[in-house]
Amino acid sequence: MSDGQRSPTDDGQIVVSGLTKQYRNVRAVDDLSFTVAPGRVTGFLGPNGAGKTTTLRMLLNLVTPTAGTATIGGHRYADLTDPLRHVGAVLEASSAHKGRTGINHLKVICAAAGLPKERAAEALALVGLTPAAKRKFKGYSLGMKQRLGIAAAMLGDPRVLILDEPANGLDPEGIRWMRGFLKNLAHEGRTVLVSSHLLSEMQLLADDVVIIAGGKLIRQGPVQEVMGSMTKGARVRVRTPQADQLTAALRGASATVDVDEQGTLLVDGVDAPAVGRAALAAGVELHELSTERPDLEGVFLELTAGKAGIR
Ligand SMILES: Nc1ncnc2c1ncn2[C@@H]1O[C@H](COP(=O)(O)OP(=O)(O)OP(=O)(O)O)[C@@H](O)[C@H]1O
Repeated sequence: MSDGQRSPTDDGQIVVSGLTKQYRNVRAVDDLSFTVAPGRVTGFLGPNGAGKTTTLRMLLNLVTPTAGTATIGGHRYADLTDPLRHVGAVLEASSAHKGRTGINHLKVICAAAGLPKERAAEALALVGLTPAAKRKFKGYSLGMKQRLGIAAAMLGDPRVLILDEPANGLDPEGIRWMRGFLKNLAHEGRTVLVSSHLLSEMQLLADDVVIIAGGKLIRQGPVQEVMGSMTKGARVRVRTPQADQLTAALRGASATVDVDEQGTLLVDGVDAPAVGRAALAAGVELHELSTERPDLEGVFLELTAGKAGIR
């Protein structure tokens, strides 16, 4: 699709502002604000019941907010004249008429949305399902159903993709494929918002993260920045046969030194080059000197601890 068909203000940015959803006695989403930039994969993270699905459903006009707004390229989803050409969404494993072939399933969607039926074969090719085009949906594996769901989302060549837990139930090969596919969409300049509780996966996939718990924003920013902003930042691992000497030297340089069961020193408060210099100055032999960074899992648990409640 040519960009000429899109409004010039449609940069594909998602803006969530003061978004709130109150169910009878559950505040599923609570005054949530964040932005999602085009050209990047944004991981939308939170423990079970954090409010991720409710937020995505509000973005897509499937749930009415109690308060606040959510816009995509400056427009509410409900105001988009041709939504499938702007936003592709995969909310759960694709469901389709069991006896219908993959290609026919997509053709039906094209017909309903006023898209050219040639898009069906193109979208199937995009997700690598061409060989299974004429197989019936009931014979599709979970991975193939996920791909078909993505193909359906891609029919309108949308600038914005919103996916709720797309890696759920996929095998490692399927997850690797999904990662490459979504990264590629972002490289093309599209906005890709992916919810997940698979933190390790987000570390490999996402450029930015939005972390929520108990319906509230906990943190947002580039993955590296969010990780780097943690109080428990990087620490230095050191192995040396002269542990006591090095510990004394480092404590003199106001570092904090712990020792693990293997006798490895774990140093906080100074970086690896500083540890190396302190060792050299003290004439201490080093067998290992490395920097240990907290992974997203640790960061996430620390950030959301106690905030999730029982939902
Ligand atoms: N239709 C509804 N009526 C009442 N409560 C709801 C409804 N939908 C969601 N909730 C509640 O809102 C909260 C947020 O749910 P939501 O599904 O958005 O979280 P989530 O982060 O997507 O969780 P998960 O990872 O488990 O899917 C939960 O406490 C849930 O029980």
